[in-house]
Amino acid sequence: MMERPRWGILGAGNICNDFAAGVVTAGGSISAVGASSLSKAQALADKVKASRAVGSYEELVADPDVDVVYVGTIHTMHLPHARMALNAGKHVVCEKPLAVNEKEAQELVDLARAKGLFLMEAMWTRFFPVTRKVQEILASGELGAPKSVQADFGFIGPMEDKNHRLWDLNCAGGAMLDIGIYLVQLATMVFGASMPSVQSTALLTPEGVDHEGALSLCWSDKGSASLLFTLRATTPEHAVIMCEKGYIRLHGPAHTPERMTVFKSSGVRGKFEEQDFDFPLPQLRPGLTVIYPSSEGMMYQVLAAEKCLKEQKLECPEYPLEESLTVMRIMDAYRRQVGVTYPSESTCTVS
Ligand SMILES: NC(=O)C1=CN([C@@H]2O[C@H](COP(=O)(O)OP(=O)(O)OC[C@H]3O[C@@H](n4cnc5c(N)ncnc54)[C@H](OP(=O)(O)O)[C@@H]3O)[C@@H](O)[C@H]2O)C=CC1
Ligand SMILES: O=C1OC[C@@H](O)[C@H](O)[C@H]1O
Repeated sequence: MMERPRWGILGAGNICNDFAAGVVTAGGSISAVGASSLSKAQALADKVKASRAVGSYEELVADPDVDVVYVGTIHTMHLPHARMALNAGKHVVCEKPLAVNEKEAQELVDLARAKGLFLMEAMWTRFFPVTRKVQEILASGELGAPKSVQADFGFIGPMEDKNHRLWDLNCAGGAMLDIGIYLVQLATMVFGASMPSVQSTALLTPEGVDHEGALSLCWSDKGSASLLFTLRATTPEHAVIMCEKGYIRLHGPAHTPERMTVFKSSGVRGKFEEQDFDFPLPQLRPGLTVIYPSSEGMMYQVLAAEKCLKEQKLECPEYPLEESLTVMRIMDAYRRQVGVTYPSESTCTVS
């Protein structure tokens, strides 16, 4: 049995910094950082006190001291980099989205299963204590069945940097794959991983990237979700899960939730008993810093992945691969409806 897996960090960009800080904060061990250049890898390795740095992804995945590779590169690189790591016999935790479309994601799932290796999409929201509390309350039935989800996620994208990955079709940029995915996974968490009906609208940049989108999802036997994601407005990032006997409000930022309020119907329409739940973010180990807001919470995901590896699981029960695939299928349907295609996709990849 693997006591603590040894991590390899593939990439040395922003989220790799934050994930590596999460490993260190969780008390884990990083054997190596591998990036497109040795100097980039070395800078991150020094910061998080990794044992070594290597100047190519191939060297990283070949490292015998690496048990599990964290893939933190841009969306279009997830398939080749995760595939490379799996083919080298490493377990993989891959940043969201698992790949650019369902076909690519399925390839990774099939490969991991064929090789008997662990694969998980790094949907870190799932591992926050607030998210776990929401699931506990929904499962208890105290609010009755969930019927509707309303959620938003929006910030002003990096307007000053026209070459940023978020605006670049070649990097599979856009609002849906970057942030809309958090809202979709909230809906599938509540209603399950069967495929809903999908109705979409979006605003596209002249280059064809979705800088705002809205989704209406309907699981005919269960409920519906109304989701807004945007790179052109600052939104509260609230989420509300409405049930038969009350509702749960996830206070913003709901993709990294620290606070929720449960409103239980008092029996009189419009009157509720309220209960707050607070789970403040963990503190980083001294000397570490993170780049994205709330990335202190990355530690929860590291611990969840390590627990799976210790228990020799091949996927994470809190975010199973079938759910990653359904989320991908919903995002594919959205892109088909609003007319967003990435150049990396052949004409038939978005089925
Ligand atoms: N969980 C979360 O909260 C967040 C998740 N993410 C996810 O993390 C991933 C990376 O995002 P982020 O860290 O912000 O991105 P960065 O641009 O900071 O880093 C991406 C890395 O990808 C590699 N890369 C390859 N080609 C390119 C290219 N054309 N442009 C830029 N980078 C390239 C580089 O690797 P190298 O270092 O080897 O040169 C680079 O460091 C995405 O999947 C994103 O969705 C992002 C932000 C927050
Ligand atoms: O995953 C993410 O969450 C936070 C956002 O700021 C970032 O753009 C995105 O990639």
